[in-house]
Amino acid sequence: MAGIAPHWNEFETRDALAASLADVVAEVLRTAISRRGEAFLAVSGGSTPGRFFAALSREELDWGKVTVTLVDERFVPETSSRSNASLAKANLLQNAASAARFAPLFHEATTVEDGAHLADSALKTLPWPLDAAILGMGGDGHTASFFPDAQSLDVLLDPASTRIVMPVHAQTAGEPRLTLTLPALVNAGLVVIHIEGAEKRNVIEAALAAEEPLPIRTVIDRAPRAAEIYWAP
Ligand SMILES: O=C(O)C(O)[C@@H](O)[C@H](O)[C@H](O)COP(=O)(O)O
Repeated sequence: MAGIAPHWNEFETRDALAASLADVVAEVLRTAISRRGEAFLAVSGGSTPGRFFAALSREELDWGKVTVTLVDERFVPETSSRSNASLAKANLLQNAASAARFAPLFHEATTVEDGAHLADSALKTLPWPLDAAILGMGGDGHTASFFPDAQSLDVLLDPASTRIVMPVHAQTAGEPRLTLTLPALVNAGLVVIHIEGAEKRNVIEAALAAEEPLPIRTVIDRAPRAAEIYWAP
């Protein structure tokens, strides 16, 4: 199915992108706080969000009323250099944003399946829907932990899923992962795809043009509002 075409936001530099995206997300959080008394944000890990995290962490707003979670996580504790929780805490939950509440996806468990159940129950108590979901994208067209070679990708991408968090096994992912499901992500008030560099631009343009959708295309197509692509060279 072809969904609503995404909206492109292009910047000359990665710093300019980070500043603009931080302003937009801060405004979404302020609006949510004034409308419902709290705000709920999901962010990505990986190497791209660093500048955005630094800019957002300095935005003045009532961070004590904000809950931050992750769009996906590696099944590793926070002591691991691969932990997205540790990345978000070290870079986003700083400065003004240190007052925010953080809701992790990783929970100690023997298997990623058990860990996903624990995260699913914990996250069910949070104020859904998300006000904003900030996604990244890999060069293979994955977003969150929707890897093209993930086992049961159709279950992770099921628009009718009643799960919030699912375990992911994919050869290309490195370790097992935890991901928010498609409906948990695309029902966010604002869905952003933050990508940088010519290569990722080529990947997303090819995904939007192709008949056979990559996971990033499925997410864009299933979003009830136009996804916002933020890109800088
Ligand atoms: O934990 C992760 O790795 C992610 O959340 C993932 O979906 C990421 O956004 C992309 O892989 C892009 O990663 P880079 O920003 O490192 O290119």
